[in-house]
Amino acid sequence: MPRDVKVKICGLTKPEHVHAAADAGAVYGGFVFFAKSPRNVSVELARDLALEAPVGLAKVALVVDADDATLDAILNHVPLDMLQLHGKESPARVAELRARYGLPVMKAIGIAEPADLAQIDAYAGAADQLLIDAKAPKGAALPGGNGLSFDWRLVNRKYWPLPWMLAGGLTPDNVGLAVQMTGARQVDVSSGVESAPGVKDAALIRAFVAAAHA
Ligand SMILES: O=C(O)c1ccccc1N[C@@H]1O[C@H](COP(=O)(O)O)[C@@H](O)[C@H]1O
Repeated sequence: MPRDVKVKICGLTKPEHVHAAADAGAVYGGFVFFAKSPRNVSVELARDLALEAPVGLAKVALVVDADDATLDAILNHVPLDMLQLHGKESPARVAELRARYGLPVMKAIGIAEPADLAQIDAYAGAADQLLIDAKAPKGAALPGGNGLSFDWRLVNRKYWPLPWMLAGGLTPDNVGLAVQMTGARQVDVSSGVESAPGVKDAALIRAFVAAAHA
């Protein structure tokens, strides 16, 4: 089975789902540090989950406009492999955090219309990769993790000077088409592998990874 599409399972909160993701063949596992999220984890829980992660599952911390003290508390206690910045972090802030923590940084970019793509170039040289996600609706409590997709034709075969990952409303049923339409080599999912908000489902995780690899 071809495995060239890399999968990230985000919003892990239980050891069994960390293992389900790794066993299924996901290469990234995400921990959400954002109080308003149903997937929010404490530093202590994230540390336990990260220590559970087998070699081969890169551990990603998702933060939203986090301040230095919050980031220090996370990064001093949790063994991590990547930072996902899912707020309004500027290119300068992205570059600053990348230099300070010495970890690869993935910057989320919300997309709803063609004009949203214009901001991407400013992050070349600041971020290591991009997360191309659906823009959250006005007034949404969460800037991501809403199970909403965007018009994939907007990113059809786009060339950007840094690697990118597709996110937003992906499910086991639509990830194959999403990959086909966008040419994404990496995909990220949260809501689409849950039985209820914040409740991951091991069977859905397996189905998602299998569909992405197919
Ligand atoms: O998952 C969350 O709770 C979350 C909270 C705040 C910012 C981002 C969040 N999740 C990220 O959003 C995208 C898409 O999620 P979904 O599959 O549409 O539910 C994904 O990258 C998550 O990492």
